[in-house]
Amino acid sequence: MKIALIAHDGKKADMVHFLSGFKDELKHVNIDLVATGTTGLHIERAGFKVQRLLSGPLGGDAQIAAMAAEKQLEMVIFFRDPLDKHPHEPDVQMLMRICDVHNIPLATNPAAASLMFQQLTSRF
Ligand SMILES: O=C(CO)COP(=O)(O)O
Repeated sequence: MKIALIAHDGKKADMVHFLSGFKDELKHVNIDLVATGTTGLHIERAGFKVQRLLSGPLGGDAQIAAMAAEKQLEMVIFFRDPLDKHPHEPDVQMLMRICDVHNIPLATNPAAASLMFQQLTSRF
């Protein structure tokens, strides 16, 4: 099972905080984490093992969308910053669209991500 993690710069601390809150639960589930480049770096520094792809603006969102389209992802956690501009906004929209096309659970804020993680970790 693979989960994709992405956070815009203003939300990277939220992503680390969110994941740290599930650290114990995540030890008991067979989950591989994959992330866009800089998000992955922050996650790695917080002590998690994570596959790092390209940085978002350089194609990382597109790589994650391709994985979603190929049904390699169980869910996508994408903490977007709605108060900032992003040069790769088309890629952001494309990733969310692909998740909807393929019915991949997508959480764009910690409240939704917590509900999805609670459901996930309660299965084990
Ligand atoms: O830009 C992003 C998502 O759109 C995230 O990319 P980074 O994790 O490389 O910062």
